[in-house]
Amino acid sequence: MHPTGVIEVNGVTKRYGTRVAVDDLSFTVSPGAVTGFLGPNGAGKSTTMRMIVGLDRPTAGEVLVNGRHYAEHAAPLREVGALLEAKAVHTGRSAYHHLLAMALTHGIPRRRVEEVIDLVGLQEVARKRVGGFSLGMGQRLGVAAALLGDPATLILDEPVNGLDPEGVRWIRTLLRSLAAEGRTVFVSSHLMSEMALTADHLIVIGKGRLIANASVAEVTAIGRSVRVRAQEAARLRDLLVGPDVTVDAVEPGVLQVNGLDSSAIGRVACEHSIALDELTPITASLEEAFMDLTKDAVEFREAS
Ligand SMILES: Nc1ncnc2c1ncn2[C@@H]1O[C@H](COP(=O)(O)OP(=O)(O)OP(=O)(O)O)[C@@H](O)[C@H]1O
Repeated sequence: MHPTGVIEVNGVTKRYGTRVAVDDLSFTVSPGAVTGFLGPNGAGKSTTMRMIVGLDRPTAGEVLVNGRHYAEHAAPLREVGALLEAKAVHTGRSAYHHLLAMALTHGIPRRRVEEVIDLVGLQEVARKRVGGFSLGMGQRLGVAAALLGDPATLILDEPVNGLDPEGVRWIRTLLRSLAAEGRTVFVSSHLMSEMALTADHLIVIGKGRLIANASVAEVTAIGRSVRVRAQEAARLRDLLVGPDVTVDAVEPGVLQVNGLDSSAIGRVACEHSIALDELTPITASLEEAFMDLTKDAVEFREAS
């Protein structure tokens, strides 16, 4: 039976000298779902993932997997499988021998090596030297290594990097089936559109801080607004504005409303006898919703 596999990040800060890579970050990743870890470049995703698997030590706070620090697990590969940045693999070895060496040093049976090679689709090239592998084949090998110990928790840093469209579909299906088996699947990306197709839940960070911790549906709803056209736009605007509602006058007689749906706007207009000429829900693209969320947290901007 798999242990529960829950990941807890509790008030974690990581400083490199004076640079704060992760800033008082807290969240929990639950089993049975794919949790996407999103943020612009430099947001602190890789640093957080390295701390989960004990490759980096938090300056403050703690990271627990199954209630313990990674290093305290008797057989870490069997509890947590990780694909971190494209790792340097001994290039003269074949994929099979690379995985076999890992298996033998961790008490994992030889037949599991064959199993994971099949699972990631590397059968044809398993006996070839890893040095000749494409980036995509290297990623598949990294996923095979992460799965070797049949762990309850999987942590994958940008696994779609270097994969072709067929490879991207493959990893999406694989992650979903691993989650359906009850495992914890925590996967980072800087692409909202990819995560929206793969993940159930999203943790969004920027500049090392938590920006959102919500379902995919909730995050994508952030970008929704309604376009309203009315002769009495100014009067309607005053009636609609509220603590959670913003109204922008985008052109004379046209408002863009965030925080109310079209039926709520229609009711307010009706109650005050304001005739509407247009009432159009607008759904921003996922990338727009993401940009909107992280706009204040992008570390590097191109000089204008
Ligand atoms: N070993 C290190 N020494 C100094 N600074 C570091 C180190 N590792 C990361 N950083 C800095 O910490 C911040 C967070 O980096 P991190 O790699 O965790 O971000 P990321 O969200 O994974 O970004 P990317 O998608 O570009 O990999 C960056 O500003 C980075 O320059």
